[in-house]
Amino acid sequence: MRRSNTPRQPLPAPPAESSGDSSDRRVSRRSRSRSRGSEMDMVHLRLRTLHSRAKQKPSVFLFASLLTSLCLISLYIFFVFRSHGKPGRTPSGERFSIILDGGSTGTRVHVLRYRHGDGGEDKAVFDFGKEGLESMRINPGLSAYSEDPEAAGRAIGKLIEFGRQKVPREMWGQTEIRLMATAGLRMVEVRPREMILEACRKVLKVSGFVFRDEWATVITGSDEGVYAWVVANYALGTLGGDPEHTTGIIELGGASTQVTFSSSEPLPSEYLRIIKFGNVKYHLYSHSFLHFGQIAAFESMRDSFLSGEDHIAAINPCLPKGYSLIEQLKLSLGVADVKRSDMSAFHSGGNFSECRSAALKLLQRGKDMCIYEHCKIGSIFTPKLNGRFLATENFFYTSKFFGLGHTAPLSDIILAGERFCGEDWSILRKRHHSVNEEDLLRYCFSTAYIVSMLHDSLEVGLNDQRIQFTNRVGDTPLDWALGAFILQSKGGASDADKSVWIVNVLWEDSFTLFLLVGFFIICMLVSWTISKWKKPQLKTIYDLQKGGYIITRINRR
Ligand SMILES: Nc1nc2c(ncn2[C@@H]2O[C@H](COP(=O)(O)OP(=O)(O)OP(=O)(O)O)[C@@H](O)[C@H]2O)c(=O)[nH]1
Ligand SMILES: [Ca+2]
Repeated sequence: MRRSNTPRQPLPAPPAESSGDSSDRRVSRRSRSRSRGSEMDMVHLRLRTLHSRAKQKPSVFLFASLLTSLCLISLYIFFVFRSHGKPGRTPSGERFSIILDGGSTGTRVHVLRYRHGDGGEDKAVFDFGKEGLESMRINPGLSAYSEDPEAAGRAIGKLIEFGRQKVPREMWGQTEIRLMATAGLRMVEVRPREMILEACRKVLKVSGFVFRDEWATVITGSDEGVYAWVVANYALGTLGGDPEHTTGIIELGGASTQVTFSSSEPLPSEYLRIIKFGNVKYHLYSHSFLHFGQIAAFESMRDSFLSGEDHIAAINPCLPKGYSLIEQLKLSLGVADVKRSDMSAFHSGGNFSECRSAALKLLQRGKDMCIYEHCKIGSIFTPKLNGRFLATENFFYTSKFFGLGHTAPLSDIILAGERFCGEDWSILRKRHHSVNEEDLLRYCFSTAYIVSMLHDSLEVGLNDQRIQFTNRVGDTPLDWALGAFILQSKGGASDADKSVWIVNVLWEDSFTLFLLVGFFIICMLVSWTISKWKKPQLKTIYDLQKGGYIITRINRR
């Protein structure tokens, strides 16, 4: 039992005194009670001060647990960011960027490695050769997931994993990742298209790279053409130079065809793209002919023959002689079994010039709705193709299959097509047994389609050698995604992007973070309870005889 003049608990009122004689006692009692009253006030005042001081001294437990938990959380955040890499650069100053190209036949990931020019100038230096670019492709394209959009997110997960293997972990925080889809998704209904993009955004958000929702989009065909033009002229060294010396690009994709070149003709605004590179402005004609990619055109022509809508007898001249139409009907009409009698109406003609006229018919569809001085393809304005062109994708694959030189004139393609279309399908399959059968089946059509597009529609001369069939310039693949990257990297990752990255990283490691915060709260609660429990319950008694307080601890039951 401790005696002290400094009581801790609020005072129990001292027991009332026994009464003495009345009057004097009353006077003295009043004076006494007045003095006692002030004495009691003093005591209360002291006690309040003491208590308030007592409150100010949190329990040691509380303080210790607060400190421990804060240290734990900051250590965690430090290691998380360290493992994801602080925004910065590798020792050699190289940086990375990732672009996913969502095409109609497949999705590719391009991991680009680059560095900023020496001497601090802001121009990025790209090396699109083996060192600077690594790519991977998955099939089918995103448009194949219209029925199951979530599967699209899972599909690109493989591409993201490829990116994680190629980018050093400490650089993830500085590496932007974008998904740019093209004609395949352009042809999908808005709702499934948005669901596919949303499924991809969910996966990209937690990739560990810098990502913003608006970086997963369907780009316009015109952008696709401009980007291809940029990478072509970057690789040729003409980007930033005289517009007259630049080279046009014409890409025959799966679902769409792009035409982009610098034109001195006055251009309707809907076809005009002005881009500035360095201090040079380029007035480009750029258009993407949707549904006029090679596969889309081949399928629409085949279906029109099968439905007999365009031709008296459905003789498809674009299919090699003897090609089994039973397979074709099953393929295109989903017809389970074809009766022998139906066969008489369909046979494959294998005739290059008829196929060329059928292809021209396809390219001229909608011409009657042309609102411009002249429309070369459908109702689309296209100025005269001036200067040199690079013809990529299916232009290149077709010329390569027939062993034609890069600058082979269109007359050579006519000769190759006439021979191939007239061959019997069984001989062709034997001769080209290692070639993918779907590709093999389309070569008759593609020779005729290329000639009807470039010569019959876009007026390129049959012996003109301005057109180069290629998919690369030197080490640089002519992939529009690289052109998109060149234009974007002039901007570089902004600080805002880094904060987006921090959120992403925490979000990705959020489970651990929640565990830690939970741990912190539990610590606080436990220490608060302990401190309450440990605090001695004291009882203070005022000893009237001795004029002092006696403080005693109450033992817990
Ligand atoms: N013959 C042949 N064709 C190929 C080969 N590789 C790709 N292709 C075709 O070339 C075209 C590729 O162009 P891309 O632009 O990559 O096609 P995509 O991006 O999937 O389709 P788009 O959305 O229209 O651009 C597709 O039609 C493919 O079918 C090949 O090795 N041989
Ligand atoms: Ca493409």
